[in-house]
Amino acid sequence: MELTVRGLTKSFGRRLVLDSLDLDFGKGVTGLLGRNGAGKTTLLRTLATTLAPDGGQVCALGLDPADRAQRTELRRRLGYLPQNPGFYPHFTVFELVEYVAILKELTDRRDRHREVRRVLAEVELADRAKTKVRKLSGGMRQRLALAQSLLGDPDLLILDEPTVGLDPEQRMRFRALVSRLGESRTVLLSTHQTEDVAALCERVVVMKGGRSVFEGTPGELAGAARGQVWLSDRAPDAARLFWRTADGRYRALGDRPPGGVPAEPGVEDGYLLLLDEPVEVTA
Ligand SMILES: Nc1ncnc2c1ncn2[C@@H]1O[C@H](COP(=O)(O)OP(=O)(O)OP(=O)(O)O)[C@@H](O)[C@H]1O
Repeated sequence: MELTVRGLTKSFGRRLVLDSLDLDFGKGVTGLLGRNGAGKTTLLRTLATTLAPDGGQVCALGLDPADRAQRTELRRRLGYLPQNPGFYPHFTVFELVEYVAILKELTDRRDRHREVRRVLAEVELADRAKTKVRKLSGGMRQRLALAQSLLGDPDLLILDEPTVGLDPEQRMRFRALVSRLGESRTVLLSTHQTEDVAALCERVVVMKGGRSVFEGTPGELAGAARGQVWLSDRAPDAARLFWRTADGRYRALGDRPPGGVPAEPGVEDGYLLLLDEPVEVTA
């Protein structure tokens, strides 16, 4: 395993945010799902070595981040896209990525510039190299954040909500890039987009209250909802969750509503059922 987590615990004040978490991640792309506050960012920050846990062990790329020398080595080999990257607004796109490259110890100027140009090209920002960060759109900033995480071709990529703010075309390009990266690396990304998980991730982990409540493939998460997804012409009342779809029928999760016919489950269905939140949405 490229990354193992055992008994990972973290509290903020009296709030237990990671509750003795055990996880294993191999090569490929793993998606992390969970509602707001489930602990996803806290887990990713811990794995990116920007936050020290209160207890438990992490082993990433064979390295123990609790050991100072191994932590430094791990930092050289990981790329991290934080949830709210703090950008210097007066830097240009090139300057900002170069700044991170300097922090990542890319000391040879020519090699560094080549690497900055490479990662900007990866996220299609090469033509914006001279633009000030403050003039970028939200989606461009997100791509800039992604670019800096790719510096040095890291073996472990940790991406916190990387698709926020991307338009559909950019999201597709992002998926293509990340799935290519995942062929030979470990990529861990958190998201609220179940479509991204279905389209991109080989594995999915669902977190709830600082614990993992599901680990498997997106197909297995969808499959867990089989027999609990229904289409019906009338608004159901017995089902735990339902919404009106574009064709006027109701899609219901949970017990079979009157007149309900079974529907093919998706990742989102499996996820919602796992969280087991009673909601009623009209779309
Ligand atoms: N530095 C901090 N100080 C105090 N509380 C914190 C801190 N960081 C996170 N928390 C709390 O820990 C809990 C988990 O937060 P975390 O950001 O890990 O969740 P998340 O699953 O990433 O949520 P979201 O989907 O909203 O990003 C939340 O209740 C949050 O308020």
